Amino acid sequence: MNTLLKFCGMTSFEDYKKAVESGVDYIGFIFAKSKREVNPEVVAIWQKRKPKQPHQKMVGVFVNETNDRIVEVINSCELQVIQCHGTESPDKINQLRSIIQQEIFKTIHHQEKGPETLSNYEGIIDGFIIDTKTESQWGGSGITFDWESVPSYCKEANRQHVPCFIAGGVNVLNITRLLDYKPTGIDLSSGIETGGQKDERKMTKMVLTVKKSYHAPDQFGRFGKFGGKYVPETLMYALEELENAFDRVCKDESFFKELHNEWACYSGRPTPLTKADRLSTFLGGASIYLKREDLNHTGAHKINNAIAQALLAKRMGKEQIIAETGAGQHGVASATVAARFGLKCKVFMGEEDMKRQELNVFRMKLLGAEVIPVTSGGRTLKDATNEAIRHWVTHVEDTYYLIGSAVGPHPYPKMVREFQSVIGRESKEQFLNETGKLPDEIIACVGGGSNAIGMFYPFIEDGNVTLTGVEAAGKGTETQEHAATLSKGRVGVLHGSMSYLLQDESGNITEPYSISAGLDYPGIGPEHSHLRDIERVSYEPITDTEALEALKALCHLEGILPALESAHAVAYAIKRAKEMRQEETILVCLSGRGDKDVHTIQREIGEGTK
Ligand SMILES: O=C(O)c1ccccc1N[C@@H]1O[C@H](COP(=O)(O)O)[C@@H](O)[C@H]1O
Repeated sequence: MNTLLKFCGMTSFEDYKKAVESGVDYIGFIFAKSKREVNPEVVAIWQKRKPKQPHQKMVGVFVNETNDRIVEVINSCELQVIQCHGTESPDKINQLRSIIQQEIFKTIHHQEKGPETLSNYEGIIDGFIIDTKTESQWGGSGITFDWESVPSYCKEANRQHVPCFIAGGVNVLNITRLLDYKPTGIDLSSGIETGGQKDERKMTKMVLTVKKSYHAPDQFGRFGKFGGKYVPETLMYALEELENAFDRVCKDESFFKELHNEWACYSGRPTPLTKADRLSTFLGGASIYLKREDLNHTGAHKINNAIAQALLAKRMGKEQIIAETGAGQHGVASATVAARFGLKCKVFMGEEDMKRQELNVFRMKLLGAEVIPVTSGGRTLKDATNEAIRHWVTHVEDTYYLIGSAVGPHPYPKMVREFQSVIGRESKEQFLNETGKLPDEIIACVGGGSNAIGMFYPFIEDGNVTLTGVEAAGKGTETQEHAATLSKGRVGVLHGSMSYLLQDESGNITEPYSISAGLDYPGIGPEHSHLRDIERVSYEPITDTEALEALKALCHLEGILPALESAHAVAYAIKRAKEMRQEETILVCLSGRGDKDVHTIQREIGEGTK
């Protein structure tokens, strides 16, 4: 069922713009006595500045207004629907109908005989709004009525073949309860406000909950207020060129044919779904399933995106790729695809990380890449990324910057999400085939967030599936040594986009810490910040110690050595499984294998392998 949604009571251009961008079906303006009353000439200016989307309808709300005034307002601004929100009689509606072309909605204020009142308007209106009437307000009161009567109202409206919008006190907390009564439409005003202003987060959450549709980023690469393009002028052209090339390949079947062939024949996709039987039995709660990205060529999900972007670089005629790397995994994936597709490859890597990941440095060189040591700042991933961007600015003509996570300026977060979503799409199909239903909860670790967004994205509109991202709490979020960006960060700009970041009081980026080099990043992909703010995904911290315990459990009980990154997701799944019932299920994205981490693990736990 496509439930119609109306946002009412826009009082500023910003409110109106947010409503248009949310994609809501109806946008209402109050032309009656109210704190939300607006001037039609002002509304006309907003509508000129920001035209509505084609499917959207503009609604003018009136209370016992004269027909002359309604016509005057219709002549001043664009309205497709007139909402009569007072005690307008069927005769009055008939008169209005004879002089205007617009659709007419009639508000019925809920009362005991309410559903019967609807029949008085049969054949003369185009929709009903059912609202709460208080002594002092005709509408916009924020007060609900007894929703037990919603089915009777909707039944009568359905019989008349017109929609029935339920209004009065609907908000983000009670919306799911209202949806249980299956209304044909929902209308709200105060429930999408915070401090008297329309709240973008509440609007987005409402659209996602009601319409089950998620649209982000917008044309500017914004996920709500996050994302965007904060780059020097010299890179704007390169990003536009990239965006155009990406849009072109998205419509090009031959690109996806080639990509799927590489994923299958070179990387080993589809990766399996493994039921962790012994671990689940040991925990005694929900059944845990693992999506085995660790079985990809080069040992992690990173290769999904690296193959896709390298193919894109080739189509753009670029001869060289550059990449940044922290733990070395993305560096190895980039060097691998460069070798596979005959591209030159430079990998920027902090000197500190080069020491910690000596073996990966050797691997990259063996694959023919040049590894460039970065000596600025803390000499880790953040500094390597800065250096890669600096290099790109002066070599945009022949160089493709292959970003390894769902971070950076638009279109990278969107593009990486698209290429990593193969994880979630495959998982959905495999899980349905194996269990006949979707998982109750999906868990993935987040550093920059590419494996997590790839896993979550195909499930975002499946409201019954709980999505949980796990960030690195290092030595504890109460210490300074962690990488828990969403638990502890503040909004800022880093590496070309706006997101939550770890910063000190003066806004300087602070050095993150995690036992796992792949989660050791002070920012996070902008889409995760947005999904956290609209409360579609929750993010939980897991410490080094908890991750190591989980890693040992998976080794002992399933014979799988996960990457330290993925062990964070496993640790949270272990916590959750114990709290859940045996018939419930958890899907974990096992993003990579732990061979690269053996030295670190040995150093941390010594011989204490039990
Ligand atoms: O919102 C108002 O101020 C208003 C004033 C006069 C008539 C109708 C008004 N709003 C309508 O009230 C409901 C939404 O109410 P709520 O804030 O969500 O409880 C909706 O129909 C608006 O059109």
